[in-house]
Amino acid sequence: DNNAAQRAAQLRALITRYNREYYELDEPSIPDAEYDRLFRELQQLEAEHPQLLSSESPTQKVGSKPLTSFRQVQHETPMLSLDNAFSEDEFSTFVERIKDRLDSSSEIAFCCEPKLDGAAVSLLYEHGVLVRGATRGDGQTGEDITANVRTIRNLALQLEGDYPDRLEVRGEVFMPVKAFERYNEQALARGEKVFANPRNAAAGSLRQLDSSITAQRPLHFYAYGMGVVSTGTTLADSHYERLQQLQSWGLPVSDEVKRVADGGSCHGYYQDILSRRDALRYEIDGVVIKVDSIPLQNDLGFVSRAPRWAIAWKFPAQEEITT
Ligand SMILES: NC(=O)n1nc(-c2ccco2)nc1N
Repeated sequence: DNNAAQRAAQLRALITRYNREYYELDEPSIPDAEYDRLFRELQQLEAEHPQLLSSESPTQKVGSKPLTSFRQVQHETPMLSLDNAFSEDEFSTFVERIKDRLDSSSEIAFCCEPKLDGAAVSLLYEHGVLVRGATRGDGQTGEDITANVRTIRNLALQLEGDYPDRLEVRGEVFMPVKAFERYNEQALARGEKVFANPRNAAAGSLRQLDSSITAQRPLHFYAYGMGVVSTGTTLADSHYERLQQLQSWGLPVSDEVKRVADGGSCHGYYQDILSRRDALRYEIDGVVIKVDSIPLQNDLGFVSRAPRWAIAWKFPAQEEITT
């Protein structure tokens, strides 16, 4: 409505002025906490009134003054950690336990995914616009990294197709191996900090208070699930088909995701991905095997913070190549 538009225009002008002061003078005219408050007020206004969102807004521009702390985000449904299997036997036990609990003698379909070794994030889209990004944090409370997730190279800022009014996407932010090696070479040449591995590089880049630094980092994202979705949206009752729905709305999903008819076929998937591990563009530390049926997932539920319906089947640690 009109006074929201007026307030947004006023905030854009103020923040633009403070950005210029920050980059040109070294004594900004307002305290950091005041700048943070104004910046977040504008972010909130734009989230509530997407028609106010313009690519010219300082919330969209990378060159905004860094925040001094992250705001907290309460995840509406917890972001889960995964139980691990380290051997074929442990994986088979996982499958048997599921069959026992579901008291089902019939075969159970599984969705098999590479286990990306990056940083888990939650992305919130409202009316198809990316309005918030958050880290996993402790599963319940994460950090608001909205300005940073906007800089992810392959991420849609605007959804397409018949997306829900409100959609939370969960997935992994990662730095592709080649980009990681290139980044480290340049950082070394500049005498700057190098990262030990792509996972640290992704997590460290996402938790920058200055999003213009994040924007210089080659980050990618693959979706692997949904969080809250507005009611009235027709979602498939298969996890694999939900990932296809996310793709149809413009969100990136790994092309290594496969659906298999039974637990026995997961072994073949594990061996196939393990055999091609070094040829993948991104680092993985195993595969994630999920019961494909959403109703069965709901029947199985979670144990404290890990789902009973999914397991991370880890690869042996790669022997470190000492350079
Ligand atoms: N790291 C990763 O690639 N993950 N993590 C999950 C996950 C975590 C909790 C539920 O699903 N799925 C995939 N592909």
